[in-house]
Amino acid sequence: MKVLKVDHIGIAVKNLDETLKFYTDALGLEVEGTETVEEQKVKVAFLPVGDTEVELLESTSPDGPIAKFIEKKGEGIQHIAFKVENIEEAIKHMKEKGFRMIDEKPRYGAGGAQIAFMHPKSSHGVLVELSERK
Ligand SMILES: C[C@@H](C(=O)O)C(=O)SCCNC(=O)CCNC(=O)[C@H](O)C(C)(C)COP(=O)(O)OP(=O)(O)OC[C@H]1O[C@@H](n2cnc3c(N)ncnc32)[C@H](O)[C@@H]1OP(=O)(O)O
Ligand SMILES: [Co+2]
Repeated sequence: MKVLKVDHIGIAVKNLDETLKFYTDALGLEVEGTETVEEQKVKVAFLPVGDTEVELLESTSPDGPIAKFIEKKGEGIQHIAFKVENIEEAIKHMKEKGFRMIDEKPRYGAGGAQIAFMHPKSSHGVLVELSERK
């Protein structure tokens, strides 16, 4: 399996519009697109930075993973996403090596990516998203 780049850094925020003031007005980044991903109970905004992106995530439900993360840890970096060449192969590779996948099958990711999360207990405290995007 091959990691091609850091696809994006996922940041949990309470309020997307409030947060954008910092990322656009102060940092000068631009919003490439926004999308609601029902399956993950999130509304996301993508802001490209060079060859990678910042993904801002606001929860659409109090029982979603982003709402739970903010409740326990507060706003901040929630995951890092690595772009892989082949998601099925990457999942198989991780399982064979004994690493714990949250998703054993690819799920829908923003922009039509195919994604799979690894358990942070298995990846030394970091929630890792594997992502294949054409
Ligand atoms: C739209 C899409 C895209 O890019 O296309 C996205 O990114 S969606 C992004 C949002 N979606 C997701 O995050 C989906 C995958 N996430 C999940 O399934 C969940 O959030 C888990 C990661 C399994 C955590 O679930 P839950 O909060 O119920 O479990 P928990 O609180 O018992 O956590 C178990 C242990 O993991 C730790 N833990 C929880 N969330 C963590 C995180 N983000 N980073 C690092 N560690 C984390 C907790 O502190 C705890 O450790 P201790 O036991 O030491 O206290
Ligand atoms: Co993500």
